[in-house]
Amino acid sequence: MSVQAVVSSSPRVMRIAVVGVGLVGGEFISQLLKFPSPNPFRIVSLTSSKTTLYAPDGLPITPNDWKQSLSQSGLKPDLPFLVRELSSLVKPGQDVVLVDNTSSNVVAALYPQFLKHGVNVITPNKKAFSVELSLYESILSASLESGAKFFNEATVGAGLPIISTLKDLVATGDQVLKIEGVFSGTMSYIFNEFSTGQENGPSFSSVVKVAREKGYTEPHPADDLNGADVARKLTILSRYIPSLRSALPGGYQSVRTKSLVPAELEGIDSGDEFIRRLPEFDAHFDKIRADAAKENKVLRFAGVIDVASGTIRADLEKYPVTHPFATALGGSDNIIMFYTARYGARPLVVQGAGAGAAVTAMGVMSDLLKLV
Ligand SMILES: NC(=O)C1=CN([C@@H]2O[C@H](COP(=O)(O)OP(=O)(O)OC[C@H]3O[C@@H](n4cnc5c(N)ncnc54)[C@H](OP(=O)(O)O)[C@@H]3O)[C@@H](O)[C@H]2O)C=CC1
Ligand SMILES: N[C@@H](CC=O)C(=O)O
Ligand code: NA
Repeated sequence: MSVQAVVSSSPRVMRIAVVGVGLVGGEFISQLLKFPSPNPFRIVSLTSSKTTLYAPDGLPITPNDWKQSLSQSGLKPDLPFLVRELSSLVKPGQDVVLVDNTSSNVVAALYPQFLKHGVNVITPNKKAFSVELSLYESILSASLESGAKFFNEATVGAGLPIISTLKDLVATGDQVLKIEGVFSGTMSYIFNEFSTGQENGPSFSSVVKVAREKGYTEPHPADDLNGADVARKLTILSRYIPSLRSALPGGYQSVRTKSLVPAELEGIDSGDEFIRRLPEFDAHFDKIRADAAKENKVLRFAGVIDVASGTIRADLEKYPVTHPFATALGGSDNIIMFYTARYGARPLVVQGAGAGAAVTAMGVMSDLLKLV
């Protein structure tokens, strides 16, 4: 059945408020406005960190003019107003969705309020699901209370079906033994380019700069290089595994990770300044690349959740040049291997681009279609 067929059999209109209109948000808005006719989606609000627009029956915007309309709105963002207004739109037969395309803790902390009032939440923002367990539990209970749904597929592996696969494995009674792989599109791109088994190659700082230009990094690239982004993803996944659900009550900061951020650059708030100073440390990365190459190995940043031992960790590892992490990955590829009782020694593997605006927005869009 085509997407169009699903939509034509379902004439319900869905009202959508989009908070965060950057790389992912902008691409998502574009995919939404270009959705095949009859388009069931009405964008009722757009919000950046500086301005907002709101019209309960849908904003009169097109793919060509929404940016200008938003920048000229003259209205300041007001999240409590958005909670109240969206809640008032929820009625039987009228679905309302908050799509959070920010990386903001402030927006994430409001999910329980939206959900409690019946507003569905869809997001690629990892924050709510990777900090203290108490916020995650409030999200679950608010969703149960009102019946509003939340989906977060794009928080791990962007558009790749990672969370849905894990949920299906658990829900059908399989026993997850281990999840292992390369979970960061940025780290994957960096090391696929930087470490190919040769002693020499492009400088570390130059590949980090390109990863940022391609839209793979977090708003601040240090959040990728310090291992926090991978730690957040491992936290999110571990909470779907029953025996590990409460393993990280304080969140991602308890995950053992390797930081690649030079001590001298820690605490630099500006991403631009961070990128400008990174070349000062290229010699250090040249040496670890050359050391690996002398052993006929490449560098890859990998993570693991080992259920039996309760180990959840990520590190920069060396792999033989013949290993699949060396031969099968390219670009921003993630590779995630699910070892389970049913799949035995040969894991269920999901692989593909794990970062970038188009694939991430597709993950958000696919969550929206789950609601339709
Ligand atoms: N890029 C990728 O490949 C992937 C990204 N993600 C996640 O998607 C999210 C967005 O990433 P990306 O688009 O790259 O980031 P950007 O920095 O490009 O966009 C972030 C947007 O959020 C807005 N924003 C920040 N804080 C607030 C706030 N308090 N209220 C309203 N708006 C706010 C910013 O506003 P302004 O424009 O005014 O600055 C900006 O529009 C992040 O959570 C990221 O982790 C997930 C998977 C992959
Ligand atoms: N910065 C992240 C984006 C997706 O989550 C990554 O590089 O994987
Ligand atoms: Na995903």
